Amino acid sequence: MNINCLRIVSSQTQVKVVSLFSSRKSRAQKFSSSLVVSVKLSSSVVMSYDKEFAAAKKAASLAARLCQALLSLIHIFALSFGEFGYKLSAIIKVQNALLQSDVQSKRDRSPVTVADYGSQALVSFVLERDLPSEPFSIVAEEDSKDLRKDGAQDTLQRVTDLVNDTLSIDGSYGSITLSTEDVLKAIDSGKSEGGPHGRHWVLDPIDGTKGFVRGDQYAIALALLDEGKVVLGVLACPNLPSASISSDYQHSANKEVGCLFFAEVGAGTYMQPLNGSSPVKVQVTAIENPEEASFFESYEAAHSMHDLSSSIAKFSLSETLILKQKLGIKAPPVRIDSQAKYGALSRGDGAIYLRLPRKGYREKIWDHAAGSIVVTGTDCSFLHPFLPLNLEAGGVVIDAAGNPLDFSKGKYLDLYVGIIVSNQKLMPILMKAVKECLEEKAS
Ligand SMILES: Nc1ncnc2c1ncn2[C@@H]1O[C@H](COP(=O)(O)O)[C@@H](OP(=O)(O)O)[C@H]1O
Ligand SMILES: [Mg+2]
Repeated sequence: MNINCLRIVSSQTQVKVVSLFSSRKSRAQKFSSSLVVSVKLSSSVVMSYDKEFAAAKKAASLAARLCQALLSLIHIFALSFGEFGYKLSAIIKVQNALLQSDVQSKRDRSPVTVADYGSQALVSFVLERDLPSEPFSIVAEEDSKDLRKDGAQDTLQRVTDLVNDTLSIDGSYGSITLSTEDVLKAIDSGKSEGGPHGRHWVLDPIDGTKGFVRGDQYAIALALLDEGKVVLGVLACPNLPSASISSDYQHSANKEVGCLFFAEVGAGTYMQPLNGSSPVKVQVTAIENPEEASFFESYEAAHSMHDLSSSIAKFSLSETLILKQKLGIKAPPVRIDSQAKYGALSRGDGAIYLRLPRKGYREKIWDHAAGSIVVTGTDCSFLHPFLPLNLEAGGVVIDAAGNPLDFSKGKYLDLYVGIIVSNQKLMPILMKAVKECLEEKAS
C-alpha cells in the first residue's frame, strides 16, 4: 500500500486512524480503500456496529413496508387499469383518499397518522428483539399519550393491526402477535432524552408527515449515537424515485420509487432500492461552479424561509470583488419534504440544501441525525476544524456559523440560524452568501 499520509485523531473515547492513499489513485479508489479504524481507548477493542447496522436496516425497511401497507389498495387500483409497478400519479391520488381517517392533530397542531405510531412501535420492537444484549435507549418523536385517551381505542387497534400485519407478512419473528398494550409500551420506549454518554437510537418514525399525507416525500429516519456522535444512519424513503430527481420530478409519472440510504462511520454511504436489489456506493456531486448547482429546501414554507434561500441562491458579491465569487444559481429550488433531501443530496441529485427556519424554532435531533451521516458518510464533527479531510460521501453539514451539528445535547440541536449542506468545494462560497444575506436581512 502506498500510504502518503497518516493522521491520528483522538476524540473523548476513541482514536481514529485514518490513512490516505496515493493521490495518483482515482477518487473512487481512494474512498473505497480509505481505512478508518475506531479503537476504544479503554478496551483497545476495534469498534464495530455491524449488528446494530443490520438491525437498523431491517427496522427501517419494515417500517417503510408498514407505511406502504396503508397504500395496499393502490395495487388493486393500478392492476385494475392494467398497470404494472408503482405509478406515482396513481399513488398520489389514492393515498390522499385513503389517509383522511388516519390523520390526527397533535398538541402543537402538527399532523400525526396511524403510520407514525405504527412505525415507531415496529422500529422499537425490532431493535429490542434483534439486540437483546444491549442497553436500550431511543429518542423518538412520538409518544402514546393521545392513543391512551378515551375514544382513541379504534385508532390504537388500527395501529396494532398495522404492526401485526407487517410482522406477519415479514415472517421473521414467527407467529408473534402484539397486544395493544405491547404497542403502547413499544411506542413509549422512545422517551429517552439522549445526551453525551452511552448509546442512544434516534428515530423519526415518519419524517415529513405532511408530505406523507399529501402523497409526496417522507422518510423513516433512524440513527445511532455513541458518546454523543452519530455512528450510523439509515433513511428509508418509500416515495423517492430510484433515479436522480430534478425540479420537475413531482410531475413525472412512471418512475420506480423506494430507496434505502445507509451510512456507517468510516464506511461510506450506500443506496439500495427498497425492493431489495444490491446496494451501490453513492457520492455527493463534485460540482464546483455554483451556477450549475441546484438546491433543495423544504416543501413547507413554514419550515424554511423560501424568500431568504432565494436571495442566497441569487447572491452576488459587489463588482469590486472577484467575479467568480457569486452563486447565481439558475435552477429553481427543488422543494421536497423530509430527510429524503439528505438522501437525494448524498447521491448527487442536487448540490445544496438550505434549511432556514424562522426565529425561535428549535431543531430536533431526529430530523437530522440519520440525514447528516448519510450526506457526510461519517460524523465529521470530531475532525473539526479539518473539515476538508472528511473522507466518505464527501458532503458537509454545518450551521450558518460553520459549526458541525452537535447531537450530544439531548433532544434539541443548538444551532446558529439554520442548517447548510453542500460539497466541500461549494461550501466556502455558500457560507459567504448565507452570511451576507443574513446580515442584509438583519440590517
Ligand atoms: N416551524 C418549523 N420550522 C422548521 N421545521 C419544522 C417546523 N415545524 C415542524 N418542523 C419539522 O420539519 C420536519 C419536516 O421537515 P421538512 O420541512 O424538511 O419536510 C417535521 O418533521 P415531522 O414531519 O416528522 O414532524 C418537523 O419536525
Ligand atoms: Mg421529523
